[in-house]
Amino acid sequence: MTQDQWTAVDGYLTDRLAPADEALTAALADSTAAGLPEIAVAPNQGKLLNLLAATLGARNILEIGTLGGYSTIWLARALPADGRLISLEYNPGNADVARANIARAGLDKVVEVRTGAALDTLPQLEAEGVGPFDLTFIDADKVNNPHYVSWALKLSRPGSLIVVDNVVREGKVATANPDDPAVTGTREMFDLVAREPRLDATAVQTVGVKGYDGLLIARVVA
Ligand SMILES: C[S@@+](CC[C@H](N)C(=O)[O-])C[C@H]1O[C@@H](n2cnc3c(N)ncnc32)[C@H](O)[C@@H]1O
Ligand SMILES: [Mg+2]
Repeated sequence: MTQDQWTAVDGYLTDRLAPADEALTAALADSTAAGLPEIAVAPNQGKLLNLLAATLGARNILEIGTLGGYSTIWLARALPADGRLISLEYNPGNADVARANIARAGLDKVVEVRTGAALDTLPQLEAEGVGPFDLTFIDADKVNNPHYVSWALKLSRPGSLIVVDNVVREGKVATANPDDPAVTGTREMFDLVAREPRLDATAVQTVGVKGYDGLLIARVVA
């Protein structure tokens, strides 16, 4: 199995089940043109997020890590007209690119991109009482994954879903490595989820156009 094969199969799947449209294509193109790294979710992963949100009947979505708003668009497309998505982004330049992409996708009425370190903006969300969120997508600085899961749980209700991206890290997650903060943060997140009785979770490995990684899905049960 090679990256070329994973990419070809992702192309096959995406062409049929998650085809790009003008807003999605432009969001990626403008993100790249603005110098953002090409680390958005793959199209078929974006479609998975969209389907999860739609299946939940999500009305209130939280995203941690916006980048150029590509996953934001997939998630927000599952919302009803009076739904709401708040996306938290540290980098003001990324947030500006995302806001433009989201507006072009016609989603600026339901999406708000908040700038700042998520560990600063999450307590503000709690203070404002904007939760509970039906779905939280965590895809920011991996070292803080345990904190983000704790916050997502705090801002959830029974039945909410928490999805954490990039939890396999080319297999590195299986081996403790104090020199890799992303691995350390992700392993601490797994330990937290495993011992948290209010979460019922699984994680799967994935291959595709974005390489070898994986995602965790946790349901809030109480
Ligand atoms: C992997 S990218 C997000 C990709 C996006 N979810 C997508 O799939 O289209 C991670 C983003 O998290 C942001 N980020 C990093 N540290 C952060 C923090 N402490 N608080 C909020 N956002 C952060 C980065 O600036 C970057 O834009
Ligand atoms: Mg990711």
